[in-house]
Amino acid sequence: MAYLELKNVGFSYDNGYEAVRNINMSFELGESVAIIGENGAGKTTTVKLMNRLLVPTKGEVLVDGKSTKECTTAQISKKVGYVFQNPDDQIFQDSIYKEIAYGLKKMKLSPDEIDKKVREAAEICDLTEHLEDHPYNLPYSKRKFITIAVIIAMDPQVVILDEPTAGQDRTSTEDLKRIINHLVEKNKVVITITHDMEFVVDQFERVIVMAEKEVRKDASPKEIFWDKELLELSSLEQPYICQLADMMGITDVMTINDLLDK
Ligand SMILES: Nc1ncnc2c1ncn2[C@@H]1O[C@H](COP(=O)(O)OP(=O)(O)OP(=O)(O)O)[C@@H](O)[C@H]1O
Repeated sequence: MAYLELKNVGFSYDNGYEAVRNINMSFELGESVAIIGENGAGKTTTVKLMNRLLVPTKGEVLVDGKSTKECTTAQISKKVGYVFQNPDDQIFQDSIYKEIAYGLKKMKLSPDEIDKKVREAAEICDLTEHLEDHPYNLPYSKRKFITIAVIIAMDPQVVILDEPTAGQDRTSTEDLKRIINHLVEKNKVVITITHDMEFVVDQFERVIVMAEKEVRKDASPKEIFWDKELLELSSLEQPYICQLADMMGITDVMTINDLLDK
């Protein structure tokens, strides 16, 4: 059974603007999925519906078999963790240790348990040596990892990352891939919104394309990035390796090795 399921979900903001409609998606434990689509397609609205920051105005979202309408946001956030696009929307403590510990304290864990979880999450996110630092002493790219550590420490079954590679260099992007692999190995669902097509190809086996408030396609990277009609209609570009192959008149290539084999 899917751990997280969106069934015919629609959502309109208070001003009446319909941001998403007729969304159907389901996610099994242990899978990592990218959600892509042009600005305003409805990606962030969709993931906020997953962790009950928003409640559907049509249809329902089921987490572990239960509708989010029947739960509180605090109950859902223990199961579905959302790392905001901008870390500065999330960070408010004066040390990284306190920032990671904050949610754990709210969960009423013992000081020893809190300490253990803070240190484990910091280790995974390569922050151990910075635990006593003020978050704003670290650059923006590193602050993103603080917010990831906050969510990892709370150990939800679903981790949602909103634009994790934005503002990151190659080394940090490799760190992100390592963290996602770690979470998947621990049987978590990792859902990542991204505009970084190279990252999608390198990291994900399943990709959901959203456009104009709806899901356009849910398939493998190869099925997505060689569907030129879909890309055109969704204002998306092929990753560089596909563009290169295309210029050479070769199709269905996803990696440099695929290209060399043709
Ligand atoms: N609080 C709000 N009130 C009204 N409309 C909103 C609100 N938040 C978002 N919207 C609108 O809903 C639509 C979908 O926004 P959303 O942030 O879900 O898109 P997105 O695909 O994540 O875009 P991006 O890639 O730019 O982050 C946009 O047109 C946006 O302006």
